[in-house]
Amino acid sequence: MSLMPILQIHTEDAAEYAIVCGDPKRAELISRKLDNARELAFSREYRTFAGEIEGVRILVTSHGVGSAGAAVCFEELIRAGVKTLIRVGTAGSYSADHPAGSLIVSSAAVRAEGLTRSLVPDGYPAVGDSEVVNALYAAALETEGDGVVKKGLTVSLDVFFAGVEEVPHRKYKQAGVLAVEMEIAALYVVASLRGARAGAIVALDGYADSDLAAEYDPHTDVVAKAVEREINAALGAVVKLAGQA
Ligand SMILES: O=P(O)(O)O[C@H]1O[C@H](CO)[C@@H](O)[C@H]1O
Ligand SMILES: O=c1cc[nH]c(=O)[nH]1
Repeated sequence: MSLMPILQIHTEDAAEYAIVCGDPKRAELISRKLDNARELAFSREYRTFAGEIEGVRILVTSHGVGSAGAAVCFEELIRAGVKTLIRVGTAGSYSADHPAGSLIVSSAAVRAEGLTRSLVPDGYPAVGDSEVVNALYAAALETEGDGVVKKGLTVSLDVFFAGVEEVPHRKYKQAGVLAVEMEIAALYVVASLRGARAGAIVALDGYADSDLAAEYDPHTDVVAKAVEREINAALGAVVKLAGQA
């Protein structure tokens, strides 16, 4: 048995499947849907629960905001024995066709953050595992809710509130990217490097632009409902994937 130094979880408590999310409160929300849920650790921003969904053992861990800290979480989960990781996040929309409350399953992420440049060369893709992405998309379509469900490209940035440099939202929007968040590229690269598989689904919380400070409110009823829906989709995907194994 060994202890992961940052997450503070033991390998003997690991499971093949993990759901990851930024917010420790969301991790707790997800854990309430599990059977036999128990908290394993709350270390820094990383809160981990273990439980079961339809008999499949699963971990739920929060990874905080930003790629560098999130990558620590993904690495330690994989070292502990996790083989499949699903991120359940929030993101800003780049399209009027996908308003707040919609769900986007990320097939691949643009690596517009800094962390993965320290891990792999330029040109290395941040791509989701096709089985995980397809299971997530199918499970999301089976959930009930008002928003649109789409599958496509997302972009991961390090910047949230703009400084003096322009945040490149416009060019990613023009290039057909559906949504912007901060950690999927790190998840997909770390999973690929370490031989794990990963997928991600995000609930849109509004339109992204260069000055998020003016508009950003992820605490609306519409977003809460979409988060509830994506949690159900992620749990449904875990059950589907475990059934295929
Ligand atoms: O809702 P989460 O999972 O944290 O995801 C998004 O929200 C945070 C920004 O508020 C960033 O972590 C971004 O990726
Ligand atoms: O990174 C993020 C997360 C949520 N909403 C955004 O606009 N950006």
